[in-house]
Amino acid sequence: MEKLVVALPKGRIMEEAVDLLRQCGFSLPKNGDLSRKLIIEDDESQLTFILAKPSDVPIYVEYGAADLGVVGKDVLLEESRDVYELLDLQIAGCRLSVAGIPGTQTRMIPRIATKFPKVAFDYFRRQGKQVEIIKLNGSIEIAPLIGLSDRIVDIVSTGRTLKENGLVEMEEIMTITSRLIANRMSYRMKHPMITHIVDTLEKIIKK
Ligand SMILES: Nc1ncnc2c1ncn2[C@@H]1O[C@H](COP(=O)(O)OP(=O)(O)OP(=O)(O)O)[C@@H](O)[C@H]1O
Ligand SMILES: O=P(O)(O)OC[C@H]1O[C@H](OP(=O)(O)OP(=O)(O)O)[C@H](O)[C@@H]1O
Repeated sequence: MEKLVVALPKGRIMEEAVDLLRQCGFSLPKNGDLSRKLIIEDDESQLTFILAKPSDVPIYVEYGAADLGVVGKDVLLEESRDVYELLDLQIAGCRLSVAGIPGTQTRMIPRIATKFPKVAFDYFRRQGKQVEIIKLNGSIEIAPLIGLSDRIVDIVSTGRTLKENGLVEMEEIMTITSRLIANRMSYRMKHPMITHIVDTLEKIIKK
């Protein structure tokens, strides 16, 4: 039987992704046992799971180090890697939004702090707005509070982080869910196995 490598993102998406894959019949340890081991073999199905940093998943898949991957649409758009997007897994739902301090004006050329510079830049360009993007790596909500930026573009889920920092959501850019992606070559060479996985996942998602 052919072997297949699947890259899973550590962190928020993992629990739901593992749950979905276990429903498909793959043998993955319970989430609590997944914290340290980075490579997991499922001998029965000939699948190898690698646990990667979320933003690295599309890189493993593009280079063919992994045949398949699970990744948030936000990361997929930001990384813009040459991979196939096969399926919306409908897990880890959230949205990408513009937020700021209510009632505040922006500079003539608004400063936008974000972990997603490409997606943010594209969004404002589509609206014909010139902005200055400041790339940060986390705790984005701090930026407007200390005057680093006028607005932020960030993930919102429960809205708690915004609320606790006195910020409000001003525009929703897009809703986000996790996607199944494939390496282009693997998709051709391992087509029967990949379509079988996609079909099985689709049935479970539709339930
Ligand atoms: N509340 C949320 N905040 C951030 N990401 C969320 C949220 N809810 C769902 N997601 C999804 O989970 C992914 C982020 O997962 P996680 O927060 O574990 O990684 P991260 O901290 O962004 O990654 P890294 O370790 O690379 O900094 C996002 O790409 C998004 O698709
Ligand atoms: O709407 P909420 O449910 O509050 O979730 C949104 C928050 O979660 C994420 O941050 P994360 O916890 O990943 O930390 P980070 O700021 O280091 O990215 C995101 O960047 C928001 O700050």
